Amino acid sequence: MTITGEMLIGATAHRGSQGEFRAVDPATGEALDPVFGGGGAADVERACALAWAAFDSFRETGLEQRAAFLETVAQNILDIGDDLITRAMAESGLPRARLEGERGRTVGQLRLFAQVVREGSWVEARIDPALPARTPLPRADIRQRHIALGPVAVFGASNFPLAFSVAGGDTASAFAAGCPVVVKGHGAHPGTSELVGRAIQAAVASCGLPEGVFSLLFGTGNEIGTALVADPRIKAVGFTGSRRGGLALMEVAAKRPEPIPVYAEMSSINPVFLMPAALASRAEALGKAFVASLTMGAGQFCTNPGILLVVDGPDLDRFVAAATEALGGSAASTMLTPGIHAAFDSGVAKLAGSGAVTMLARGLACSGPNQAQAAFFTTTAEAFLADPELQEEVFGAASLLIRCPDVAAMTAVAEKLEGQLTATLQMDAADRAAVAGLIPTLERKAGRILANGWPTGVEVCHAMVHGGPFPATSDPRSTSVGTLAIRRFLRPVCYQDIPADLLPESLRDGNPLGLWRRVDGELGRG
Ligand SMILES: NC(=O)C1=CN([C@@H]2O[C@H](COP(=O)(O)OP(=O)(O)OC[C@H]3O[C@@H](n4cnc5c(N)ncnc54)[C@H](O)[C@@H]3O)[C@@H](O)[C@H]2O)C=CC1
Ligand SMILES: O=C(O)CCC(=O)C(=O)O
Repeated sequence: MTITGEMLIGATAHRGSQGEFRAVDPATGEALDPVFGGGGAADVERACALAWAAFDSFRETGLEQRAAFLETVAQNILDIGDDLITRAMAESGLPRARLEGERGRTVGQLRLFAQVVREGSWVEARIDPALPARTPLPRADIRQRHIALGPVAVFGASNFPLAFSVAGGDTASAFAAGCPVVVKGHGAHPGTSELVGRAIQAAVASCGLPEGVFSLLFGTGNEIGTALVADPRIKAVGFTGSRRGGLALMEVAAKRPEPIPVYAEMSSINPVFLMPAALASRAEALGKAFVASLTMGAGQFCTNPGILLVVDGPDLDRFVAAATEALGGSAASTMLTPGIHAAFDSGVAKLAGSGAVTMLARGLACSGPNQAQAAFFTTTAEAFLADPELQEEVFGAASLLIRCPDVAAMTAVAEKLEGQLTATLQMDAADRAAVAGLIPTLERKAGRILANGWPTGVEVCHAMVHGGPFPATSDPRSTSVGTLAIRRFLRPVCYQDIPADLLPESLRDGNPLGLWRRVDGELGRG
């Protein structure tokens, strides 16, 4: 499939006229062909008008048709073949195996949402039949279902060119809910975005859906994203990226005449608690496993283990010795963009320059452009509590070990942490009582609590929560990974005494769709 450098607006391809840009291969620093045209206000207007025109029809597509659409998108992505992988490798510096895995995750995610759509319980149909004889007042016939929120703006993430981008989790869950999607593609991987965008565009056509169900825009600055979020026809936003970018878009959304929800996944340092018994029994193994999690993908995961909390003592020294040895031998790796690389270097320099922090180890020296050397630092609980800047995310393979005098100090540090995507416990049986004391704090702080694993690598499943209190996300009530993500793009509507033939099928007597419904409080398929 040829990459043309055009945006995809409804069924058309359109070259933007507001500036030009090219993707850069971060491994070589070279600009890649073709030249992309940046979009402007007129392109946002056209994409949003088409999305709005498609909305009422798309949200009422039958469950089978919508599921088949998601499956067609998945198949079309696979059908692009190796061109997708080689282009994503060139635009991101990520290795083949990682991108092949990410493609599998993207396709699997679309297929999982197809199953969710077909199964139908997301409609959450409820029926409270009329009680005309009730005294002192009769009850009306009251029915509820969930409907799609409206067209959704999705911002592709730089660090997952497939799974969190044009056809990533935000798009899949919005489509599943029945929302048209307008994607603002990430400037780091426009070719990958165009290829995937064309796969979606073809699926819209072959499934007989209105063209406005999907558009893909590019832009050279912040204007296009701002205009998209400000457009009155957009009713929700999905975003993965920087805290600054997420906050800026939240502000745009909040200042609209009609404010809308922004589901932004932004910044997390993912504390790992190395509990005393676990440390005593396996300090060396933990040191090696920690470095593997930290350096995976050049550390470019929002789930990266950015801080470790540990009780000081000889077992900690064993852990540090193993971790510094592993990290000292870790190869420098190419980061996604020159900007992300520069941000990593300046974050590491800031930690190294802090009087309260000691450098423990650096990875092997860099041998090419945009490469990052992993970095491992230490400080004390007291110093960490005194300096809120030590909590700032350094996006990449950098981590700060916090030496605590006892478990109570670990809890005190946990209490001071900002909201997190994850909190990890390395624990043995003898740590259970201490962990039981920590868990209430961790439940308040994080979206996912895990034991004896590492936070990187998020399973796409029904029970996953990839979310958490601010600044991990802008809305702790939801998740951006897993099937619960569909809820972000739905809202309840209640029908009171609406004539039977005007009710949506999901709420009709006799349950023609065979859905799970709550009738007079009882869940069933009746
Ligand atoms: N926590 C996480 O999951 C991630 C964090 N990051 C952080 O973000 C930094 C920059 O990386 P990017 O991925 O480029 O994130 P970014 O937040 O700068 O950009 C993400 C998307 O939002 C748009 N955008 C950003 N600010 C905007 C604004 N004020 N108005 C309108 N649109 C705006 C960009 O054009 C892009 O499409 C990294 O160095 C890292 O610190 C990046 C990726 C994931
Ligand atoms: O590790 C994952 O699978 C998800 C991580 C993520 O959401 C991110 O890095 O932005």
